[in-house]
Amino acid sequence: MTRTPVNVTVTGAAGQIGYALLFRIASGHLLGADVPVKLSLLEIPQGLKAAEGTAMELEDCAFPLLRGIDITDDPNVAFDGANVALLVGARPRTKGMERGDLLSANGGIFKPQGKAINDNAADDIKVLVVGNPANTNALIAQAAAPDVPAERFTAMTRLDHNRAISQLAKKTGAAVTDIKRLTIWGNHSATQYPNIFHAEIAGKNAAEVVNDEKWLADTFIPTVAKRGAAIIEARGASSAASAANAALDHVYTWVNGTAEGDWTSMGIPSDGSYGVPEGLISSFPVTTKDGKYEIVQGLDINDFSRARIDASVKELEEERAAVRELGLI
Ligand SMILES: NC(=O)c1ccc[n+]([C@@H]2O[C@H](COP(=O)([O-])OP(=O)(O)OC[C@H]3O[C@@H](n4cnc5c(N)ncnc54)[C@H](O)[C@@H]3O)[C@@H](O)[C@H]2O)c1
Ligand SMILES: O=C(O)C[C@H](O)C(=O)O
Repeated sequence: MTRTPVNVTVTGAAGQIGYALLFRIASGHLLGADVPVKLSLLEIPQGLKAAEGTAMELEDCAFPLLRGIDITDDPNVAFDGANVALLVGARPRTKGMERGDLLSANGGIFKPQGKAINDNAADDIKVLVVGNPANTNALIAQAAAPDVPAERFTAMTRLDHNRAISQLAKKTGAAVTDIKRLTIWGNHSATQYPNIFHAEIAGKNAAEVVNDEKWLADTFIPTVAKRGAAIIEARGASSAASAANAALDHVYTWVNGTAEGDWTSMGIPSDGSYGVPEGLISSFPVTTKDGKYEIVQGLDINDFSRARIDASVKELEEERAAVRELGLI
């Protein structure tokens, strides 16, 4: 049977994450090894030539699943018929830029893109925002798309989730595949809270296996939360291949489901669960099935976790207040 290709739109296609992402989308790592894709690349005018170069390379791979590539600087064209949208292109923080300036500059990108998704995307559109500040950029795009169900707008904390799994595996000598039910709570920022109290290592409670609250508070949490900055310091550029890998993981899991007995972390509009104010795009533990996700309910949140979740959620509330003030939502 010949499947209809899935339309995948990638913004910031000529950037470093774009370059690490597109070839793997075209080889089946976003949706599955039997799912054909059509790519639509959105760039700003200055990025179009480089995007054309990447498209030439994609063609030169002769990927069996790749059924076409369009390149444009017009969001209405880029999101026309989109089933999956990866919003990667964003305005980076530059020297001397205040948080308000950064939010305002990104509002100029994510508000029109949200509207273009609202007006042009397919009914089943799923959106992942990677560009920082990812949670609040997702909120801006979602607010500009009133006809799209809010839960289709998500922000990426899967990179933090993967980082936390690797750090925990290193500490305990476990295989990464033995680690389940880890959660990133809150914002994709230094306030995020990677929680191992519900996690399992080969079926045993991870916090009990580690049995070292000092390591948890002083090493594990800051290492995961500040890993992005450490990579910028070491590489002279922000994470790209690992970010692209996490974007693929996020969408693949959303579409194809979490494994029995496990969950993942996604930045999603809060329904008020765990005291996170409704509408904030915050990271939660979620299970996924048949292209839908659900927040894992009923977890016992101890005082150590509560304080850290609240701190990250407070930052998200402040970001929401700032973009409201700027008229972006
Ligand atoms: N959520 C996460 O875990 C995570 C991880 C790593 C990086 N990031 C973020 O992802 C973003 C992209 O990172 P990168 O390294 O690829 O950056 P980059 O600067 O290499 O590329 C960004 C690209 O976006 C393009 N762009 C800018 N405005 C655009 C617009 N309005 N429409 C379409 N394209 C536009 C630029 O021309 C550029 O080609 C950054 O905001 C970065 O901070 C997020
Ligand atoms: O781009 C950044 O500021 C860092 C990035 O979000 C990351 O977590 O690697």
